[in-house]
Amino acid sequence: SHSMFDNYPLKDVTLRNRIAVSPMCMYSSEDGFPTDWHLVHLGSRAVGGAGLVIMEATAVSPDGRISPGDSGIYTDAHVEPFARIADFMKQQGAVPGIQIAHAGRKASAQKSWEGGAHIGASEGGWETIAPSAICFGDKLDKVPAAMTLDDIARVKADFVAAAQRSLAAGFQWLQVHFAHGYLAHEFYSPLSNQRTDQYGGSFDNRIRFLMETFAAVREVWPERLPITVRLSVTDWVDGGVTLEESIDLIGRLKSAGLDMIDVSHGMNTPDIANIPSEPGFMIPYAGRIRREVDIPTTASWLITQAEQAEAAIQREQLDVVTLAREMLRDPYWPYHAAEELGVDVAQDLLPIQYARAV
Ligand SMILES: CCCCN1C=C(C(N)=O)CCC1
Repeated sequence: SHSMFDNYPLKDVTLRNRIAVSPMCMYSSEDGFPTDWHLVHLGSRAVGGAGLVIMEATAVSPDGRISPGDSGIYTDAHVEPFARIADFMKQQGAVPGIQIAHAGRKASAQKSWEGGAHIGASEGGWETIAPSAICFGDKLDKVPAAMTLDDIARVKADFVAAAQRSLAAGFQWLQVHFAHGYLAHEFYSPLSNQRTDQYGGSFDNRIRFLMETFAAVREVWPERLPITVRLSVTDWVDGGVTLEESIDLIGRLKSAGLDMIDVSHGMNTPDIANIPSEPGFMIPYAGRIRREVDIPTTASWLITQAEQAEAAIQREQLDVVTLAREMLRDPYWPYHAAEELGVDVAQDLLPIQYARAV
């Protein structure tokens, strides 16, 4: 079996180790444009030694942003500022990734530290769209407009254009956001999708938007570069998406060209009573999916310790460990983990400017 510090080849890309920095919203963009904040935030985690660093949820259209501060790549003018960041990450030896997203009914909200509630036009908010006119609930109580077939066609085209711009910006790893109660998950989940046309009702109808969007993006993303999907594999409640359905969906995505699945969960209902809280609680689910679908697999969620991460790789539950909040606490986590595990690569993970000096 492998160690977390072995290389990881996927298509024509090789990660220097099996440690990924999760896309994490920074709510620090202006009209979608990345700023110096993103160069330093993402650049420092590339300097810190992660094999893969993924840019946060980047909206495929202005109305697809969660907040007015969200990242977006919905005009050609966005390409150059992203290219500067992707290029720096590459220079530091990390593979630059990007997550493309549409927030659906969760859009038009405050930044997380402002409370995350829906905002009206007077606060810079906008009209939201979703599969059905059903609000998420709690502080996201704005009822979205049910999407027409034209809306669906437009959003799919926006995902395609976002993938093309991501490629133009020099990203080498694409993650399509199908999780966390955002638009694609809203189509997949009966909790949010009560359409009576070919995009709602049966499992095949509920996954139609996901399959069509994935196929369209796959068509423009180079065959030789990894394309991945982050999926909420369960809603944790009766009437929501189930792990069994998700295993079926992931198999179909694999047949459609998916290179890796990022196994996540939840966030399509305010009901969080059934969500586990032990360290690494998604790893066993990911391990089952990896085995049953036979697909490269990553997952996040309360992975913080070197031994914990190494065990998930050695047990073949994960091919890559994705760390989120832990990487906010420690951009040098890969270096510290190598030191802790006594794997003789810590020095190699440091930039030349620091190596041997620390
Ligand atoms: C603790 C899980 C963080 C959930 N969030 C996920 C987001 C996402 N874009 O997937 C943005 C808001 C926070």
